[in-house]
Amino acid sequence: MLEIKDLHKRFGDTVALDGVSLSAEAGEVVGFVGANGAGKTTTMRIAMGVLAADSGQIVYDGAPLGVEQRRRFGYMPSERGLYPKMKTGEQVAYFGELHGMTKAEAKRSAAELLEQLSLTERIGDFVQDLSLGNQQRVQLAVSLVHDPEVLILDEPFSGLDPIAVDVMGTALRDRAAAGAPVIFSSHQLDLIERLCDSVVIIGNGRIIASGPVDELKAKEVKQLRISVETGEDLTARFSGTVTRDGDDYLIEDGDDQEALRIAAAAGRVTRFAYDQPTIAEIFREAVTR
Ligand SMILES: Nc1ncnc2c1ncn2[C@@H]1O[C@H](COP(=O)(O)OP(=O)(O)OP(=O)(O)O)[C@@H](O)[C@H]1O
Repeated sequence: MLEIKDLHKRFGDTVALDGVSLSAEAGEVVGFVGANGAGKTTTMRIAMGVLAADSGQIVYDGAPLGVEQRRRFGYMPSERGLYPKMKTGEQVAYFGELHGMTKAEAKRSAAELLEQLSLTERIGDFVQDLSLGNQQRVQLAVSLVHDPEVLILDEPFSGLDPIAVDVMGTALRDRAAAGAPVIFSSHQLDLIERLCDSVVIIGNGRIIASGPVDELKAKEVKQLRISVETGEDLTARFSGTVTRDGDDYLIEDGDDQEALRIAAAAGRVTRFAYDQPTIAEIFREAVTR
């Protein structure tokens, strides 16, 4: 388990992080979201030891994270770091060797990953000749080549086409299924919803909401939706705040069982469910609170 504990960081007068804590368990995919400048990159840089915190701790499996363990992490920095004049396959293998793999191991792992990322045909091409999206796939391969124990990725999905998004998403879920904690930041909230077990929302250097996606959604549920086929208008008969939308009645703060009885007595009930908010709605509400 990776735990980021109570990070504080200032840049001159700017308070970038003001007590940021979050964690990812083995096999858990955590989505890290927040507006521009909220503190995501700073948090991830500190977790990777690229930047020092003013205070706070990074704890891995119960002990302060050391340099050797960090070498076994996979990191995709926001400033992508590839060598443009190196060939794709050599590039990925080179990073494997930097992480302590033998030449042969690194070459094999690079070839496997590039195949998984549909880049086998580009293995002998220079990185600078690849499209930006393909360069990003290479960047992911670089962060995965040494079979990392933990993955920390700064906006890995930005600029990818929908196919590449699927490839990247599968690669991340596979790593988590193999037991790695995975943390990634993104502004694409639909992706967070689809891929993540948990979400952490940061605003102005503070965590403003966090938890398993299902729990966050369940906590924010307010509105009951009843669809009923009837000739009558039932609006005035339900308790709570009631909005009618055709056959649908949206009820807040009412008595759901009483509403169900009234609806069933009036006609055929075709739907009776609490509307769950999307992660995008939860995010918007959290940042404007
Ligand atoms: N090297 C730096 N020097 C000065 N200020 C910095 C530096 N790095 C970050 N900041 C400031 O710290 C705050 C947090 O920035 P950070 O890059 O962590 O945000 P972010 O959530 O990653 O944003 P984005 O979504 O735009 O990438 C911002 O106010 C930013 O301007």
